Amino acid sequence: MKQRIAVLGSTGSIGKNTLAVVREHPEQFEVIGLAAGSNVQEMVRQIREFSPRIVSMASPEAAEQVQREAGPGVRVVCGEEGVSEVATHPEASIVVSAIVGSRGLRPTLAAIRAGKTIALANKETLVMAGSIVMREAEKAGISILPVDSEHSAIFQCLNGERTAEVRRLILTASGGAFRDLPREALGSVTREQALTHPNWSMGAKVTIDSATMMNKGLEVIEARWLFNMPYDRIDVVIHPESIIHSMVEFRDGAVMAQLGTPDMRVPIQYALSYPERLPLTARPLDLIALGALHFRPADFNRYPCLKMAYEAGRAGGTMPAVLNAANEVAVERFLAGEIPFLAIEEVIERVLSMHGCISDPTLEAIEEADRWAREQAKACPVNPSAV
Ligand SMILES: NC(=O)C1=CN([C@@H]2O[C@H](COP(=O)(O)OP(=O)(O)OC[C@H]3O[C@@H](n4cnc5c(N)ncnc54)[C@H](OP(=O)(O)O)[C@@H]3O)[C@@H](O)[C@H]2O)C=CC1
Ligand SMILES: CC(=O)[C@@H](O)[C@H](O)COP(=O)(O)O
Ligand SMILES: [Mn+2]
Repeated sequence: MKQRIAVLGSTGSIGKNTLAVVREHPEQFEVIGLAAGSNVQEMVRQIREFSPRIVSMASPEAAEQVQREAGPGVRVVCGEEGVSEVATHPEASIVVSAIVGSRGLRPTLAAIRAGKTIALANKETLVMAGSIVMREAEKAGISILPVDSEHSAIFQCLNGERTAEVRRLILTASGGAFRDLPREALGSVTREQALTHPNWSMGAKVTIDSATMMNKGLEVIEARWLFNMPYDRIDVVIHPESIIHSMVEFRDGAVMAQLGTPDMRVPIQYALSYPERLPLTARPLDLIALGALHFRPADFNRYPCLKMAYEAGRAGGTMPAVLNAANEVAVERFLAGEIPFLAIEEVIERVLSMHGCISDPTLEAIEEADRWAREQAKACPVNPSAV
């Protein structure tokens, strides 16, 4: 039987890669629903190619335009409720959660509660509310299959092994756009430079997160929840080539690694077809051409965002949601040209320092902390020449 898919964030980088996987295996996959923000033209194109039953756009205006251009054959809804309607559509069996940022949390939870398998790209969901999300997933008896390349790699390395036998998880980090620059050079880097990832083509927000190393910090928290692993058994190593996507060290010293050319279709397809593997027209890994793989430490002094993420993760409660919200706003402010690159970490640090952490929060308390952190981060003054 075909895997029936709903894609949340279908017009983005992960969304398009997901549809590329579907295109390659029309006999295996069928698109039931699509949700996106404001990219009307891309959505209309996707409707024509994949004939979903239901589509959601962020605003009523965008939804009306899509309905007008796509015709009456598809039901077009909008807003937060619209995304959740796509995520819980009775005909969908798996939901690809790939909206960027905290907006991904509610529809992912709705899909979990509706009993859907989750192919999770939206790491913010677990950063904000890992405890609640994993509890709900257990209650609903559904699987959360990682799409994030590092977590997919770890999932593949674990391959049924017991967590008790794992000594540590080793997440690899490319080092991002500025991996070869000293910290002193970061004061004057531009938006365009920060948006140039050395190995991956991704959306703007995650690309900036890679440059600050916050992406790896968010991924550490994501790994803590996905694999039920304490923070002192999750390490990060810089691996500039992004060929080893992550590793697992077992208690006997054996290390399993998953390798491949950087291509997000691989982890996406693995999640969609799990536990089967399907063929894929991905560029094969040529180890001889590569010649060597390199590793270096992820220094907390060079990458304060990584340090803050470990600290927020260890503090728990509402702290990771505050870290995430402050980061989202700081990245938006940087992308808008309002603050310099190094002010991203400054904003996050200030907002974290002002937060009175609530332990074991409800979903509503997490969302309130998210709102509070956004307000603080928007209003936070920055030192324009901070290094
Ligand atoms: N890109 C990658 O390779 C990887 C990404 N991830 C994670 O996956 C997630 C998506 O990343 P990526 O694909 O790069 O991001 P993009 O910015 O490329 O895409 C974001 C998607 O979210 C949609 N969106 C934005 N706002 C709304 C809204 N209000 N309602 C519904 N949809 C909305 C966008 O729609 P529109 O464009 O129409 O406005 C778009 O489809 C992030 O959490 C990221 O960290 C994880 C690993 C790798
Ligand atoms: C492709 C993917 O999973 C991204 O999250 C990627 O990990 C970004 O690379 P770095 O954060 O290692 O630069
Ligand atoms: Mn990743």
